[in-house]
Amino acid sequence: MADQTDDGTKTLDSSNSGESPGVVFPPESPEEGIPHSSATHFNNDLKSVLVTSVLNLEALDVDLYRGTHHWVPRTQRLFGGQIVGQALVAAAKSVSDHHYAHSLHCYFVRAGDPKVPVLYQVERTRDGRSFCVRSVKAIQHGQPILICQASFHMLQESPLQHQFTMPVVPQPEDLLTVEELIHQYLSKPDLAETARQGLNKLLANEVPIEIKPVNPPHFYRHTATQPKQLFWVRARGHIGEGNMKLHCCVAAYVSDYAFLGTALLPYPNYRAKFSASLDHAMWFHSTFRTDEWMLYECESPWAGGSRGLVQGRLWRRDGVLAVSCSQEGVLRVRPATQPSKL
Ligand SMILES: CC(C)(COP(=O)(O)OP(=O)(O)OC[C@H]1O[C@@H](n2cnc3c(N)ncnc32)[C@H](O)[C@@H]1OP(=O)(O)O)[C@@H](O)C(=O)NCCC(=O)NCCSC(=O)CC(=O)O
Repeated sequence: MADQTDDGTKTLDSSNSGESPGVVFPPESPEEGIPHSSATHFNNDLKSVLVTSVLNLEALDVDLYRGTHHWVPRTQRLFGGQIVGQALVAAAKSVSDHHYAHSLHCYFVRAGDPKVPVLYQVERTRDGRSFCVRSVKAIQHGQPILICQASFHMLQESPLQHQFTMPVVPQPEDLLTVEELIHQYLSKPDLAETARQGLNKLLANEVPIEIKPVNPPHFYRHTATQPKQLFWVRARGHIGEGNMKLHCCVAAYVSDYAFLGTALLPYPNYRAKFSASLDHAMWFHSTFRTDEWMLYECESPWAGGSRGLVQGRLWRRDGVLAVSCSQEGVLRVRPATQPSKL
């Protein structure tokens, strides 16, 4: 039988499936470790819903915007990447076309309520000759749910230039999407009915991101791995080149997806009963297109005290380091053998 854990992860009694019992079901929200992609009916020729809807804020007044939701995780708490992406859209509207986001630092201070829109209030903290700093408060029910500082810079050439080297991995054309991996599982004749139902629910999930894991996820995870994961990722649908501000906002959305789950990979014997990102920081290094495949390299150098730290690098497929990310999240767990209180 399927059993939903405290934070939305599913455990399965797979005694009829030929798999190990008590295993973890693939995550259905960004809170858990294995990334997955969404419904197969998305048409990649269409404009990305991230552009037409999620990041398309309504202007209410000077420096005041309203954002709505497209996809809400099963936790019924707003997706952190959506709030960061929308906050960056709001901040970017108040700077000139010559200023590009180079970094942002955010705290998620309250859970976002999916039943109401989010207001974004921008404060023009400083306008300098080359840098502009903005402070954005995301508000629901009169209270901040996110505070974000974003900084913008004019392009400035420099002889100082270096970067790490991109990991050597299979190209996205040689890998399967998460939906394709799920379909492979669904074709197994000995798959338990509950597992089949759970996998079908995952296929119906409309996350506007497409993912190809480099090391395909264990849909029945029962081995500890290093706290590292690599996956190719891109926005679903067309965005087009030219609007670097927009691609930074889409990268903010994408970068929070499955990120914190990296810290759970060494602990298959524990289930997250509460996990959420606490803060999120990003540094934008070069131009990139989020509607083209980018390699997301995620690792967790530390976990302790019911928190975990994750660091990530988004690479252009030509090897250029495009974005660096860092996040700490709260990770409250229980032994996998202990039943959920829900
Ligand atoms: C992290 C916070 C809950 C703050 O934690 P606090 O512990 O201070 O909050 P709180 O006191 O209201 O308690 C919240 C719940 O935790 C329980 N709780 C509190 N302290 C505890 C402790 N020491 N041990 C065990 N449980 C504890 C409370 O009983 C309550 O459960 P109960 O409610 O059962 O009574 C809050 O800052 C927050 O919600 N921030 C927003 C996080 C977020 O939404 N991030 C973006 C989404 S995550 C995402 O998108 C990406 C990702 O996660 O990967």
